[in-house]
Amino acid sequence: MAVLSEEEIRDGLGRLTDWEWDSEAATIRRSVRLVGFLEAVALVNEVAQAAEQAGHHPDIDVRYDTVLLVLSTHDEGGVTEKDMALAARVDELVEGTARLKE
Ligand SMILES: C[C@H](O)[C@H](O)[C@H]1CNC2=NC(N)=NC(=O)C2=N1
Repeated sequence: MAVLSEEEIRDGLGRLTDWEWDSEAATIRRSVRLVGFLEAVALVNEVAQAAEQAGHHPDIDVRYDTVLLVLSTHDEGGVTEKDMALAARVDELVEGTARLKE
């Protein structure tokens, strides 16, 4: 799967929620704050299920109530449609949680 151009990435981010492009790292990232640590871990579990289904896996960093998700396609060295698709799925999962920190 081909690496997306800067324009394609910006376009794709416009259809996602709160994802940022890190051009230096060639990744996209979203940080989500929940009401506490267990809620953060629960979200990680939901993302893990979706990732296994997709056969595509984000880098995940949990710091107390905050989950940082970073996506790239390692095999391609950049952002591809696989990352955009998993990011959209993550957005659905985040949307569905009542445990977000407002
Ligand atoms: C064989 C298997 O599909 C690959 O190793 C997958 C697994 N999950 C992956 N996840 C991510 N984020 N990037 C990859 O390149 C990748 N490769």
